[in-house]
This record gives sequence, C-alpha cells and structure tokens, in this order.
Amino acid sequence: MPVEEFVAGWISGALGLVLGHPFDTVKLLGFFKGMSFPLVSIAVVNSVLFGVYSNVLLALTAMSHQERRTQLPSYTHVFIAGCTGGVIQTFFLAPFDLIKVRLQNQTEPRVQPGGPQPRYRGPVHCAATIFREEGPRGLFRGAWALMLRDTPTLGLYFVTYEGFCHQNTPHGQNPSSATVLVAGGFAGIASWVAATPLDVIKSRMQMDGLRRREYQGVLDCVVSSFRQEGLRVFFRGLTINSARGFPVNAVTFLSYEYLLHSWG
Ligand SMILES: CN(C)C(=N)NCCC[C@H](N)C(=O)O
Repeated sequence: MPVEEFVAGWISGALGLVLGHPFDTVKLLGFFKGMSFPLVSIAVVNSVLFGVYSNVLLALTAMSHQERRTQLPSYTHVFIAGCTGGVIQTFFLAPFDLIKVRLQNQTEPRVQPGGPQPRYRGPVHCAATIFREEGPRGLFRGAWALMLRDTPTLGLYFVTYEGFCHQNTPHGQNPSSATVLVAGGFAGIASWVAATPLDVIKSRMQMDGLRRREYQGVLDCVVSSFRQEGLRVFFRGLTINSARGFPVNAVTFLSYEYLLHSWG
C-alpha cells in the first residue's frame, strides 16, 4: 500500500489549516485558541482522507498517482474513492471535531482571577470531561451527522478537483500549479456549499446533551430546526465556509501535489 499519499495528506492538511485557522476562530464567535490541537487533528484527518482516497482509487483503477495525473480515471471511481475516504476519516475526525465545536461554543469570557472556571479548560480537559460525563460514546456524539455530511461531499470534493484539473490541462501533461490552486479552491467551495446544511445539523447534535437532550436523532434535529427557524437555518455559515474553503483547499492540494511530485 503506497504510504506517500498519507504523509503528503498529513503535511498538506497542516499547511491548509494555517490559512484556515483565522476563519475557524471567528466561525462561531467563540474561543478556540492555540494551533497545536487543530494542527494535530487536521494533519491526522487529512492524512487518512488523502491516503484512503488514493489507495481506493489505485485499487479501483490500477493507476498510480502519477499515471492519474495524465489520464483521468472515471468520475464514478473518483466519487467512490472520495466517499470511502469520507467514511473512514469520520472515525478519526468525530472526536476532534466534537472537541472543536464544544470549545468554540464555550462563550464564557476569559477567566478572571477569582471568577468561574470555564467548563472546558482546553482540548485535553474537554476530551476528559466528555469521557467522564457522557461516556466513551459521548466522544462520538454527532458522528452520524458528520458521516452524512462528509461521505457525499468528499466524493464531490475529489470529482470537482480532478474534473477541473482535467478540463484545464492539455492532454498527457501534468496540471500547472495555477490550475491545481484553482481546482483545489473550487473543490473546497463546492464541497462546503453542499456540506453546509448538514454541518449545521452536525454541530447541533454535537452540542446536544450538554445540559439536556433536545433531539432524538439526526432527522428529529433536521425537522425541529426547520420548524423553529425555517429553511434559512440550513445555510448558516455558508459564506464563511466558502470563503474559508477556497484558500484552505487551494493550499492543501497544491502542497499535496508538490510533495508527491518531488518524491517522484
Ligand atoms: C465537509 N467538507 C466539505 C469537507 N470535508 N470538505 C473537504 C475539505 C477539507 C478541508 N480540510 C477543509 O476543512 O476545508
């Protein structure tokens, strides 16, 4: 099994994150300080995503990464490989994403001397508290919604990327850096536009149970969110997700391709 894609995914995810971090920090108007936790989590998750995607595509098409650069596999194969990457990455992403959402939603102001402590003092404390209060399954709260969000949208992510590169590259050549940048950016936007409705639901499921259980499941959350707030609830965060999606994924794909290219 080729492992370079896992390593390239690891590094490129971390580079993309450096660009995306300011967007993440303002996304829920919360406090998500420090880079080490998001760096570790995105590197692990991106490594799994790109590694699984590439290896599934290799199994489906018997074409290496380099061969795929000059000859596009079928969109069905690209979509299946992307969806598989989405399913597998969910197992790794779920606890990290839960901790991120809980910390972002923690709106207590900075701790004043003598004032009340925030509920979660940092990522490790957050994980330990969830484990203690909600059990090991608590760390996977919202994982179904996350899988529903990421499976088709990561299929779309790779189809957009490969399709754009293919359309804008002369036959038999490698895509230029500019093409890779724009293709990665569009892949980020397309996947985030498609993912935003379920992103809203996922975040609500992850916050559910903190005080009392409000939703009986993903469908119940969809229905009651719609009843209470109307259709527009599903588009919350669309602008910031798309604005963040372009640069993050442009850099992620550019560095991923660059690393694989330089390793031969
Ligand atoms: C849920 N969606 C839309 C995705 N996972 N899309 C792929 C982009 C991943 C990248 N690390 C990012 O955070 O933009």
